[in-house]
Amino acid sequence: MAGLVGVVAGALWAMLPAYVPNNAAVLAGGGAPIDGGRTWGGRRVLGDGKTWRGTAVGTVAGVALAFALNAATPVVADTLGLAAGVLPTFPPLAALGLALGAMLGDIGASFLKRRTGRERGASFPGLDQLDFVVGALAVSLALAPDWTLATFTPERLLVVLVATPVLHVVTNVIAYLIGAKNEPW
Ligand SMILES: CC(C)=CCC/C(C)=C/CC/C(C)=C/CC/C(C)=C/COC[C@@H](COP(=O)(O)O)OC/C=C(\C)CC/C=C(\C)CC/C=C(\C)CCC=C(C)C
Ligand SMILES: Nc1ccn([C@@H]2O[C@H](COP(=O)(O)OP(=O)(O)OP(=O)(O)O)[C@@H](O)[C@H]2O)c(=O)n1
Ligand SMILES: [Mg+2]
Repeated sequence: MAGLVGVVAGALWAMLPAYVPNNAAVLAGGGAPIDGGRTWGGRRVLGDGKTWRGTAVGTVAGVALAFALNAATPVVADTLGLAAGVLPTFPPLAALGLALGAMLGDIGASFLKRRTGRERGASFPGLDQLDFVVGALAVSLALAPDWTLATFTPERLLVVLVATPVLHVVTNVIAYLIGAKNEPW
């Protein structure tokens, strides 16, 4: 049981710098779209929902959170009764990879949504819930391969793949209820 708690805590802790960029982008988004209004095949390349400001603020928020988590690790581990090493710490390149990768995964999903005829804000079940996970892990793997392979063990990856869609649904409903998003997904 203690082992399961450690795996779940370690997996969610490792993903926090990839989770928070999306929340920050929603709160800070707006302004110039990344695609500059350009179209491809009669549809926007990305759409107005992917902006420079949202992407930049989201990335900075994720990196800043990773550094804050590094400082907080001993206190949180002690409070939760977790052994040293259960909660990972983030080297700078891993922090950047998770945060920037989460944003790029979300942007890649918008590109795919436009290519498949979905307007801005339309849902794409499955892709919406995991786009930023795939992006975060891919860019983290590219920038900090040893850390990524050591941190995202098969057990933690399983927790991430199961827990993230649940967290995504819950946070998006919260965002809709507080008026931060126009759609609850
Ligand atoms: C415990 C459960 C089941 C749920 C708790 C989730 C919760 C209360 C989160 C609050 C997050 C928050 C700051 C919401 C504010 C509203 C807002 C602006 C939401 C915008 O969300 C956008 C959405 C992305 O949308 P998109 O894909 O359409 O672009 O965000 C996706 C975010 C996530 C999938 C992750 C969100 C979860 C967290 C930030 C926190 C999760 C924390 C833990 C599970 C605790 C970890 C702690 C330890 C010790 C391991
Ligand atoms: N890189 C990003 C990601 C998000 N946002 C902001 O966060 C909101 C919600 O994000 P998301 O749900 O990912 O975008 P959608 O508007 O649903 O657009 P899409 O259909 O392309 O996903 C966006 O409308 C936008 O205001 C942003 O500015 N820049
Ligand atoms: Mg969306």
